Amino acid sequence: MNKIYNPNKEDWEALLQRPTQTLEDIELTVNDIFSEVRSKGDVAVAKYTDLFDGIKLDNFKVSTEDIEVAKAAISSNLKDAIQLAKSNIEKFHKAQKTQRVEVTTSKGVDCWQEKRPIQKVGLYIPGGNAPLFSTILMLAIPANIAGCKEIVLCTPPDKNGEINPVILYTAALCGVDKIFKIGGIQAIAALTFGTETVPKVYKIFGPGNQFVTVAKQLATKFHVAIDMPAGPSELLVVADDTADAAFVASDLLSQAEHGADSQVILISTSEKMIEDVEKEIELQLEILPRKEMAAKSIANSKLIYLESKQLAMEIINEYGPEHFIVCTAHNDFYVENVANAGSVFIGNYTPESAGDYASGTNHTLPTNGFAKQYSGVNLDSFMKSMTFQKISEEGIRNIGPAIEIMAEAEGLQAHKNAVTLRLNKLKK
Ligand SMILES: NC(=O)c1ccc[n+]([C@@H]2O[C@H](COP(=O)([O-])OP(=O)(O)OC[C@H]3O[C@@H](n4cnc5c(N)ncnc54)[C@H](O)[C@@H]3O)[C@@H](O)[C@H]2O)c1
Ligand SMILES: N[C@H](CO)Cc1c[nH]c[nH+]1
Ligand SMILES: [Zn+2]
Repeated sequence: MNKIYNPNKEDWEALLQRPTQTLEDIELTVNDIFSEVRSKGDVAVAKYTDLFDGIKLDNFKVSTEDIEVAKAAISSNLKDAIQLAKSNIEKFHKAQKTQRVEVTTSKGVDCWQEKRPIQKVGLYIPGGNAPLFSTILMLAIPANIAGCKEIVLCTPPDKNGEINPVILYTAALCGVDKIFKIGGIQAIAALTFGTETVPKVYKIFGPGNQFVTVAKQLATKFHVAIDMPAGPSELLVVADDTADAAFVASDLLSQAEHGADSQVILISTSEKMIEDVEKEIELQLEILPRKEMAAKSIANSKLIYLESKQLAMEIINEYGPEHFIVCTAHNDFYVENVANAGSVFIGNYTPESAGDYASGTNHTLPTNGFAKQYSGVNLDSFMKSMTFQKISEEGIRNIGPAIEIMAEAEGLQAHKNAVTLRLNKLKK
């Protein structure tokens, strides 16, 4: 592993580079697939499904029978676990509902703001190297609470053209029945433009690998919104001597096993903790079934020693991790001063996996430093704020003259007239 001691600030940017490809690297591929899906629809989707997923499909829609078969294949243990997670995610996201905001700004001028659901949403559920059915809970639950009318789900097929039964079971449990066996760039293209079988949506949600993430970013050029760039998983842990090295190593490995392009970082003010965590990673990695993938990610990852908590905080905010675990004697300091992170996990008994599955928070989070400007998925992601206003005769008398003066000053006579005509009528 890369161990770095007291790096100079001018080296931080290079040190904090993510190991993923970016928009510039993948843009041309995405543009080609987008224009083909836009002009040829399902035929192009089938071509790229064959190319990238290795399966020829002439029907992408999952049937009701497939869903029924899947339901019967899930153990009751797993169903119970999913139910517990569902209940916590529902509780946390329902609590995010807000009241209408209503203000009389001037006498006779009533303004209010209300939230309305986005009517058509597309959910991308990753399935390349693991069937992330937990992501369905993270997206479909808030979509339902928000009241979205049309919910469409895309997820990649396996080499036999099948979808993992747990994905189908969880989708059905969350009331999603428009499920398409399409993954990667071609799925994002289908949701953006619509095809003969896949409906076009207004907003696309969900995490994915670097191809999916760049495709989502480029989809915004075509009148579709996205939740945020939610690419290869990341974790940054800050730990001092009060942390448990085995716990820290297990957390770092939990995100490293997502893929070779995931990145995990340990920041510590204790040289001993860095040594101990390194040893623990070696031990725990050895027995992981996804050892090869995790090892590649670990090779890109870093153990960084900094001499003060202030410097540690500065580098953490510079990095803007997707997930941030705090296990130190000064947890309050880090929690109060963190400016850039997707989701924060506090204390020795708060593993990141809890947020991935069952604590109730959302696991669809900004990666690649986008935590500096984006929030993770939440109830508001599925809604728009709309404003309303109702002005009485008294109200227009109160604010009309100011509007006339401002419109005149902008040289917009028609704007002024819209008020003047009304004021004149009230004078009669
Ligand atoms: N940020 C988050 O909130 C979050 C949450 C969950 C998962 N993740 C991340 O999601 C990712 C899931 O990745 P995955 O690969 O397992 O599944 P995926 O569904 O995101 O991607 C699989 C698809 O990628 C496409 N693809 C593969 N190689 C390609 C190539 N060379 N060119 C073009 N397209 C190609 C294929 O069409 C395939 O269907 C992981 O990186 C994981 O860390 C992130
Ligand atoms: N850690 C991922 C978010 O970056 C989410 C996930 C789903 N399943 C397991 N983990
Ligand atoms: Zn995870």
